[in-house]
Amino acid sequence: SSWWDNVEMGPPDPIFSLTERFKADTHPNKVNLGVGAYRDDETKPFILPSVKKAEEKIRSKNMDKEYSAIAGNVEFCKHSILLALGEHSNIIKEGLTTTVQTISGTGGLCVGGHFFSRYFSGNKEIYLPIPTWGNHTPIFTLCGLPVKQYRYYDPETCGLDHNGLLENLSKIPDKSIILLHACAHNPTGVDPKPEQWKELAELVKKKNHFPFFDMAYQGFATGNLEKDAFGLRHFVEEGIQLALTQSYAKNMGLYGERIGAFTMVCATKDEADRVFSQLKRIIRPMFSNPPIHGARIVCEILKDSQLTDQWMIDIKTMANRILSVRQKLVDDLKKAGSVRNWKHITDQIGMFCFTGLKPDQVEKLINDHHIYLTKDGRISMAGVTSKNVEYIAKSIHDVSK
Ligand SMILES: Cc1[nH+]cc(COP(=O)(O)O)c(/C=N/[C@@H](CC(=O)O)C(=O)O)c1O
Repeated sequence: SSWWDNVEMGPPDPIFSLTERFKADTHPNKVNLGVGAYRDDETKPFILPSVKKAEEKIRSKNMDKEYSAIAGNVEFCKHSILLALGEHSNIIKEGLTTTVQTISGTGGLCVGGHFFSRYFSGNKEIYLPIPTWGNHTPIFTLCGLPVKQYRYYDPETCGLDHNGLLENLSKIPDKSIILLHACAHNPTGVDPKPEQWKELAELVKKKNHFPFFDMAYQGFATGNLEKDAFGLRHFVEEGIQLALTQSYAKNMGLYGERIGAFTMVCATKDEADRVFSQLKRIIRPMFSNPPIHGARIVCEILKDSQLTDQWMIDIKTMANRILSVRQKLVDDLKKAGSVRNWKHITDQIGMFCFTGLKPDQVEKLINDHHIYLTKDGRISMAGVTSKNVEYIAKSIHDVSK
C-alpha cells in the first residue's frame, strides 16, 4: 500500500470548476456566467484605468521587495477602514478599530473565523444566510466554528424574507455570530433596504448578537461607496461592535493580487490593542505576512484624490454596464417569447442574478447551450454582454418554457 491510499478524490469547487469546464469547451457560442469576476463588453477582464495609473506611479518609485509587517501595510489598513466607515467615523478617531491586511476577502474571513473560534465568549456558532456564498461554510468549518443558517431569501418573491429573517434571528441563542453580506448579496443580489437594516440593527442590539460583515463588493452594488456601506455604517452608528472583512478583488479588479482587510470594532483602545496583538498571532503561522503589491495599488488610489476620482468613474463604468445588461436580458427574454416574470433580474443588484432556474435546467443550459452557471441558478451578470445577451435569453427561455 502507499502512504496516501486513504486520500479520496475531492469534489470540484462549485464555482472555480465551472471556469475549468468553460475553458475546456470548444463550442463557438460558449458563455461563462460562473465566477464573479467582471468582464467588459468584449468578455475581456478589465484592468481599471485608476489601477493602471497607480501601477505606473509605483513602478517609478523603484520600491523594494522587503517583507511586509505581519499585520500588513499600515497605510493600506488605515485607508481601508476609512473607505468602509467614512472619513468622519468617530470610532476610527477614538482608536476603537483595529485592522490587519489579509489575503483578500477569503483571507479576512479566515483570520476572523480563527479569532472568533479562539476568543469569542458568546455563543460560538456562526449563522450564515440561506443561501450564501459557496465558500463561507468551508472557511468557517476550517476555522473550527460550527456553522448554522438563518432565513434570508424568499424564493416566492425572489426578494428578502424580511419577517423570516427577523423571526429566525430572534429565536436563536443570544450572543450568536451573524454573518451579513454588507451589499450585493451573493448569490441572490437581494439586499435589505435601509429601513430593513434599521430593524435588523434593533434586533441585533436586543439579542446582543455579534455581526460579522462581509463587504466584498463595496461600490459595485449601486456604484456608490457610501450607499453600499449603509448597513455597516448604521450598525456602527448604533454602537454595535462588529467584525468586517473587505475585498478589493471586485471593486478594484484586483482579483489575483489577493488584497483585502479584516477589522474588529472594539469597546476601548486598550481592547483594540490586545485584539490586534492576537490577530498577529493568528496571521504569523498562517501566512506570516501579506503580499505587498496589491496594498501599494490600493494606497496609491485611496491617498490621491485624482486617482480616487478616477476609481469612482471606473466603478460606475462596471456597475452601469451590469445594470444595462440586466435590463437587456429581461427585454430579450420577452422577445424570445418567455411569459415568466423576470422582474427579479432588474430588481436584484451587484454582480449576480439569482435566476430561479432549477438544477436540471442549469444542466441543460450547460450541456445543450454551453452556458456555464452554478447549480443554484446564479449567473454572474458580468459575463453577459451586448453581443451574447440575445443568445443567453433564447437559451434560458428554451430551458424554462
Ligand atoms: C460574498 C463574498 N465574500 C468574499 C469573497 C472572496 O473574494 P476574494 O477574492 O477572496 O476577495 C467572495 C468572492 N466571490 C466570487 C469568487 C469566488 O468564489 O472566490 C464568486 O462568488 O464567484 C464573495 O462573493
